[in-house]
Amino acid sequence: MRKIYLVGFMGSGKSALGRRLSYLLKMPYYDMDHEIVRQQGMTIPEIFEKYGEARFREIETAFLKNFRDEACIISTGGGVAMNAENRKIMRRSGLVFFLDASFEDIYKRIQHDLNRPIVQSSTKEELEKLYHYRRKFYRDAGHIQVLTEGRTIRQILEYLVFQVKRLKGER
Ligand SMILES: Nc1ncnc2c1ncn2[C@@H]1O[C@H](COP(=O)(O)OP(=O)(O)O)[C@@H](O)[C@H]1O
Ligand SMILES: O=C(O)C1=C[C@@H](OP(=O)(O)O)[C@@H](O)[C@H](O)C1
Ligand SMILES: [Mg+2]
Repeated sequence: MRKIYLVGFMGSGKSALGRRLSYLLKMPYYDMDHEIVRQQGMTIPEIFEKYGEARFREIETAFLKNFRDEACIISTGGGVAMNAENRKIMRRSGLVFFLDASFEDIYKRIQHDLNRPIVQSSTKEELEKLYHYRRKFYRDAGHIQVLTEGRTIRQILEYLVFQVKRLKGER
């Protein structure tokens, strides 16, 4: 089967849902950020600090391009869907879910996170602007838009599993 990609803004639940979905669907799971951290031997803030954001974006694209041909679940980082080449790779090689969350929910989840350099270097207003700017790219990237507002992780998971099974013709 094809890959399953989760895209969306920071804090939309890509990592939390991807890991659980992998367990439910019995498919291998990869979190792009974790894979890049492992590969580079540095944390995300260290990569941003040492090489800059532009280099991090190149590393993300290289990851998508070179990733093995395996049916698996991939949680992307929040900036991955901004790049046209990345969107093309994802849409061609799998099923892409856009996890759509409200800015208020997102901000509550990410505001104190030290591991997200873009949160560290931005004001709330800047993050909100970025959120609105990026939304259309997530929509372009996704085959299916998932409304997560007011839903628990468990409810969203049920919906993701339902959609995957429906598309595989199991329902
Ligand atoms: N629908 C939800 N309801 C409650 N908490 C959520 C929901 N989605 C995500 N979270 C929580 O928000 C935090 C950020 O989620 P995470 O999966 O790291 O986001 P992402 O990988 O998209 O940046 C985590 O603590 C996660 O458990
Ligand atoms: O939105 C972004 O530009 C980023 C999102 C992060 O991943 P999460 O979306 O999992 O937080 C991580 O890739 C990096 O800090 C940059
Ligand atoms: Mg994540």
